[in-house]
Amino acid sequence: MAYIIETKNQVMTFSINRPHIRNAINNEVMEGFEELANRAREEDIRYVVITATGEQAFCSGGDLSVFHELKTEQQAWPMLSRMGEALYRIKTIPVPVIALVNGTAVGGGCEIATACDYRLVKSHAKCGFIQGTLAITSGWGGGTYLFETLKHDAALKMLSDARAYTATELFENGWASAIIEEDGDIEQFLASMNRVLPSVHRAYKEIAIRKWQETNLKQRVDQEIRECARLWAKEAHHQAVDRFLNKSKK
Ligand SMILES: CC[C@@H](C(=O)O)C(=O)SCCNC(=O)CCNC(=O)[C@H](O)C(C)(C)COP(=O)(O)OP(=O)(O)OC[C@H]1O[C@@H](n2cnc3c(N)ncnc32)[C@H](O)[C@@H]1OP(=O)(O)O
Repeated sequence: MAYIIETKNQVMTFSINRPHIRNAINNEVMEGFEELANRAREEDIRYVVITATGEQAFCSGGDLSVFHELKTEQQAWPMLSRMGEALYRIKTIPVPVIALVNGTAVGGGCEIATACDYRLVKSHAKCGFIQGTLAITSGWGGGTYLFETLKHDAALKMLSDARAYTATELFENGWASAIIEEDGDIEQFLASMNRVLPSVHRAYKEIAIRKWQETNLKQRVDQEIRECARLWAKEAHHQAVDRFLNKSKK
């Protein structure tokens, strides 16, 4: 299975389970995110945690070996907007959503973590919006979410730098909520959250969701996805992906 969903003590944990390919997202994982978005609304839970199997990677973005087949804007848009829709539904889950960033998060992987309310980042993890090196922008809504999350200049810099930041840099620019060393640190984080009732957490999350609705977050995400699909079709993007896939084969 490319993903695992487990619920324990009212914490629903979603793990991307493709460590051999650095937890890249294929259609099955997207299906998993859609399932998560539904179940988190239907079941009686307090928190959602998104993480991945292994120590090396949280997520390396879209599975380029699969999505490289998409050549035109018309072909890229359905994939980008499907994941964009799933991530928006995850962002608006009515309980706190926590990314446990267990390792490298790049490209779409960084977008997934940015859609969450909190990011607990392992000290060895490096994370970045590297899409610029592929001649595209973020395409799942993560750029829009980053401007909601960081100060304007820090967000613009992180997107334009197109490189992986260290955990320390991520804490300094405000992306990482905390740097953690051990898996057990998440328990401590949740224990501190448990000091207030679930109804209080839900009420605060509703305030954030109302703000996102009133500021047309979804429409802004759709515009980001449109622009990414347009750039996706350019030769510079296809050449950059070819370079990555051919380097991997050597
Ligand atoms: C499509 C949506 C779009 C968006 O909207 O944001 C994106 O996500 S674009 C960004 C796509 N992602 C990338 O460009 C990242 C590609 N991966 C890497 O840069 C590196 O793999 C890594 C994540 C920094 C990890 O490096 P390292 O630990 O040195 O591992 P390897 O590079 O040797 O990878 C191991 C293995 O996994 C394959 N791999 C890794 N990432 C992907 C991926 N995104 N898609 C497909 N395959 C991937 C890599 O090819 C290696 O395979 P083998 O050589 O066969 O072992």
